[in-house]
Amino acid sequence: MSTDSQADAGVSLSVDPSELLRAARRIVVKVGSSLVTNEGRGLDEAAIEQWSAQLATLVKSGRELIMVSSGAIAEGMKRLGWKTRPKMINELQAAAAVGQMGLVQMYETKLREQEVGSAQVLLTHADLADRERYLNARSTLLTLLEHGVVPVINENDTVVNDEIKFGDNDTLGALVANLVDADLLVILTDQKGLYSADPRKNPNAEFIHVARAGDPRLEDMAGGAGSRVGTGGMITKILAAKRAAGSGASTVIAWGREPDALLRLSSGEPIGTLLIAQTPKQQARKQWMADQLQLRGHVTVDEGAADKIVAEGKSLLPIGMVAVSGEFSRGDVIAIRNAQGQELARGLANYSAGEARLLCRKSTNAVEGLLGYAAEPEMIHRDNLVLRG
Ligand SMILES: Nc1ncnc2c1ncn2[C@@H]1O[C@H](COP(=O)(O)OP(=O)(O)O)[C@@H](O)[C@H]1O
Ligand SMILES: N[C@@H](CCC(=O)OP(=O)(O)O)C(=O)O
Repeated sequence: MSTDSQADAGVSLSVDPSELLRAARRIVVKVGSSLVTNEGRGLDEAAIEQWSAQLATLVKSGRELIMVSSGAIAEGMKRLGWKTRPKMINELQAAAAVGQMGLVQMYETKLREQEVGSAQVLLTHADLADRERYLNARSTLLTLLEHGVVPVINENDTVVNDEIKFGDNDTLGALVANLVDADLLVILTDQKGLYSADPRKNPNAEFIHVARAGDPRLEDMAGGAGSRVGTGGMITKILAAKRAAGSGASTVIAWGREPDALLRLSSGEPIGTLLIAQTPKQQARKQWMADQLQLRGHVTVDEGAADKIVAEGKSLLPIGMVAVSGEFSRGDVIAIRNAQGQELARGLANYSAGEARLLCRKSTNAVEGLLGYAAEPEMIHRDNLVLRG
């Protein structure tokens, strides 16, 4: 890793950091409670306006941006007049419900002033662990991005308890980066980035400019939250970077008050700490697919579809399916086989086995008539498909 005073010769970071930053098209930005709420004093309108203006500029330049914003509990506490953070989970949930109103209202107003649409998305751990809901969340977010809308995401605090919540939005940011195959996760916080020790406790701590995401030495450097309102501290950011790297996304940890941080990062300026993912995106997604639960079934395709999938990297459309085997639900991993029974690919099914049987040999525009609704035109989208062999 590379610090202010020394470059670690044992680590080779094969990528050019500026190039990596400039090339990032799909970016998840996470901002922490202490920044969003001015250390609990109330929503920082000027800061949200600044970030929104930068998000808008980046969207208009053709990039896709997702905001994961904390601050609901801190803002709710302020609105309810609570001076200390309650211990009871139901009170935290109530505060989050109150605060979330103000939070999204502020983002909506600031992004609209920039003529950019926004959408509120509240997620829980269970949503991303459930295969069908995972696919639905992915599909919704990708559709929003396609339309140039900025999703503003927070944890759905109302329905979670201690056992099943993400607990901190750094983890949520990483899971969202995994969900949408983001290129970059930017975690904005109240420090300039990662130091070799908590700078609030150790004034001699050295700044880390760049390192490998997942380097275990980083975990020893990171301590817990330093502020009254933040929850995760640096350790959850380090672990988030490791998780994001699982789908090939690199992570930047930077100071949220750094002027034009998002714009400068996108133009390749190395601000903050860059934690570089070691596995390229495509390969990481293949690994992810390979790690999924056992196959739930398979579809047999005709020669034309087999060709499109294998030679041209296209999606599987219902018209190319000739038979369906097994019982599976939307979101399950299934195999695609040719008429000789050879497995060509694996992917996430957009339709259940029962639905797929009805769709065999049917054109995409017949889907709605046959099922009464249409989720997607493809049986398996090419982004959710990995070739075998
Ligand atoms: N090695 C470290 N480098 C930088 N900050 C650290 C480190 N270890 C612990 N911290 C603390 O983590 C805090 C940021 O985390 P947190 O308070 O959860 O912020 P946020 O609300 O942005 O998630 C910093 O203010 C700092 O005190
Ligand atoms: N959902 C909670 C998130 C709390 C949280 O993780 O905060 P932080 O550690 O500041 O990112 C909220 O909005 O208050």
